Amino acid sequence: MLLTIDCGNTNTVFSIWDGTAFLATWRTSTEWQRTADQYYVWLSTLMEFQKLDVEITDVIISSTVPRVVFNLRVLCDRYFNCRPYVVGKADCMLPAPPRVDEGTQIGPDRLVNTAGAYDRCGGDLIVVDFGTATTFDVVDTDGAYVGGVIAPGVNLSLEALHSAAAALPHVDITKPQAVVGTNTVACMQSGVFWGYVGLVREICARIKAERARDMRVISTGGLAPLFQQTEKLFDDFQDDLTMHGLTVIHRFNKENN
Ligand SMILES: Nc1ncnc2c1ncn2[C@@H]1O[C@H](COP(=O)(O)OP(=O)(O)O)[C@@H](O)[C@H]1O
Ligand SMILES: CC(C)(COP(=O)(O)O)[C@@H](O)C(=O)NCCC(=O)O
Ligand SMILES: [K+]
Repeated sequence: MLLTIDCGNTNTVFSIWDGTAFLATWRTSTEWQRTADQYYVWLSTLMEFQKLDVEITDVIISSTVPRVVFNLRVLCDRYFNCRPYVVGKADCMLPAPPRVDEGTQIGPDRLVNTAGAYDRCGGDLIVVDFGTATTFDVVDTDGAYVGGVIAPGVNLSLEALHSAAAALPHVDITKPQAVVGTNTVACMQSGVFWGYVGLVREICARIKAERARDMRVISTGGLAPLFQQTEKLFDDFQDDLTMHGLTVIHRFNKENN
């Protein structure tokens, strides 16, 4: 049984893949201090709770936070008796090598999204991932990652307003009733919501124009459906895209080793 781990700057997601389907998905906050023992107590409790009596034999990790990888490796060694594949490391091959400036450290989540989206949809894609940052990953015709865009995340933008301006409260994102807000919260939500709709539309249009071709836009991340409510920004929403990409990269390494 394969354990896939996607560690973002805010949350870390664990899924169990039986070769055809995900049996379970659990989420915890990302904290580099969390030890292997803590991960295991948490994981085994949830597995027991869901009556999942499975043996984990393989692990693949994508982490945008380099520091957490150490304890995840200890988890694999101590409790699952295996050596994990870590996306971005030399011993973890990618189905299609990225084409970017030499020396660039591409976020592993973006490489994983690329592999997952190409596997499901073929080439010429834009993957929009609403995480701590909002990333746009450009997938070429042959499935290679060829660059993209990094924008401040939705919650990060709201938090930035709150932390920099004394009179601006903490606000959760939601679709505002109108563009013109008649109170502080509505004004902030409008700025971020409609600003984001514009940002996504403009960036996708410019990517397509720059590459002189039509491209399918695939979104992932919990906030994507919120932005799809008003207009069709994305051709498809795939909540499990990153996890799917991890299974694709894992299979590729197993088959080519
Ligand atoms: N369905 C959702 N509704 C509201 N906020 C969400 C939802 N899903 C994720 N978020 C928020 O979006 C931000 C990014 O979360 P996440 O996608 O887990 O980021 P990362 O992958 O960078 O760790 C966080 O602030 C998280 O709380
Ligand atoms: C852009 C990111 C911070 C997004 O991370 P996330 O929001 O998923 O936590 C991450 O992909 C990253 O650290 N990238 C490194 C730089 C790059 O991808 O070019
Ligand atoms: K992410």
